[in-house]
Amino acid sequence: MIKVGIVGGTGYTGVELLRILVNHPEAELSVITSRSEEGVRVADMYPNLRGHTDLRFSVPDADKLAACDVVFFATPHGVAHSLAGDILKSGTRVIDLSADFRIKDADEWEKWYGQPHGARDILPEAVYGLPELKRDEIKGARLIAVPGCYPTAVQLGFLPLLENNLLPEQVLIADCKSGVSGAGRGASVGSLLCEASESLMAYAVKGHRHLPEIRQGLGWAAGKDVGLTFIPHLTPMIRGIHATLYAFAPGLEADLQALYEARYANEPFVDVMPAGSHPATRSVKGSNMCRIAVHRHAATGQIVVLSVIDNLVKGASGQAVQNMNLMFGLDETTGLNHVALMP
Ligand SMILES: NC(=O)C1=CN([C@@H]2O[C@H](COP(=O)(O)OP(=O)(O)OC[C@H]3O[C@@H](n4cnc5c(N)ncnc54)[C@H](OP(=O)(O)O)[C@@H]3O)[C@@H](O)[C@H]2O)C=CC1
Ligand SMILES: CC(=O)N[C@@H](CCC(=O)OP(=O)(O)O)C(=O)O
Repeated sequence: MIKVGIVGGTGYTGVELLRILVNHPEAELSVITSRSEEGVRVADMYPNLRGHTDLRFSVPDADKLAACDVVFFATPHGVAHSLAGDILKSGTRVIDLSADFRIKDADEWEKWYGQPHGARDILPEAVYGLPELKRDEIKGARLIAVPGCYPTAVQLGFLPLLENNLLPEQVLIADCKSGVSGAGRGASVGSLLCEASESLMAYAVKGHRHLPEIRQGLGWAAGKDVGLTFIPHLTPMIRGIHATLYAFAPGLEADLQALYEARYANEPFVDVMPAGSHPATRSVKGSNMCRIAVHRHAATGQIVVLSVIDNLVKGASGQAVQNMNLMFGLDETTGLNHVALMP
């Protein structure tokens, strides 16, 4: 059994990790940390876990974490910077759900995250945990940077076009909508029912911290720099990301449906839907699936790709477990075969 520690067990991605891991046949939950809920039984705080775990929250303790086989960080940015190095020294592997190790250029990271990069020494060995792009590297990794939620939906949507060099020079567009759980469990005015429901708004139009992460991944796929306008919106739903992606390729004759189906034919967590489909976020709610549909706009010929994920599953905790499975030589889908909740 894989002994698992989770730092940040009370947050939304932390409890989602718990929901997935209590039914994972190869994982044994060993440590779950929270500074604010120390001593509280996990199942008292999250009754959906009653009967699944007897663990109590404990404060982060480097020795206890180092005794695990793998430690997940489901914490705000900067926490993994301060703890991951020591945990790795003990031979324990680290899977970080925050953005601490996602951007390879530490100066760029500091610019977007507004704080010093606290772990430049181990950054080079971090592997970007998007299995559809980095599967072989993930298998041998000790330190994984789990992609962000918006970056997962956008990269999976654009990859087939960029990998095949089908797009001429242009600025791509990613128009994205997120559920409110994307902002985490911490209290904030923007997440209040009266602020977030019955309304829809864009934010961070000038530049969102996921922009450099997405451009980095698209650049790897294309083999060159990729221009991107990325606009996130907050929508009145709890879970889900809906990405509408735009690209122009005048004169391109390729059968895009066939291209996408071939690219993702062997991917267990990417579903290319039949031509003409409009995937809904609820078709992936609670599941680790990304559903994609590729269209050509009738009047303009513009390529429009629709990509939906659950931000807490394929956008965070499910993808983190997918990485764990690969790192420990398990079938990639182990413990991740949840069917989405409908309606
Ligand atoms: N929500 C989402 O959809 C996604 C989130 N992420 C990323 O995952 C990470 C967690 O997100 P989310 O679950 O939403 O966050 P939450 O704000 O919901 O939870 C944060 C957790 O971290 C713990 N924590 C906070 N500060 C520290 C600290 N200094 N040391 C140790 N533990 C700490 C908190 O517990 P306590 O304070 O009691 O210790 C809490 O359990 C973030 O980096 C986020 O950006 C990634 C993809 C999607
Ligand atoms: C709705 C909302 O606020 N979303 C968050 C992003 C979601 C997230 O958790 O970002 P990471 O994947 O980088 O951790 C935001 O815009 O900052």
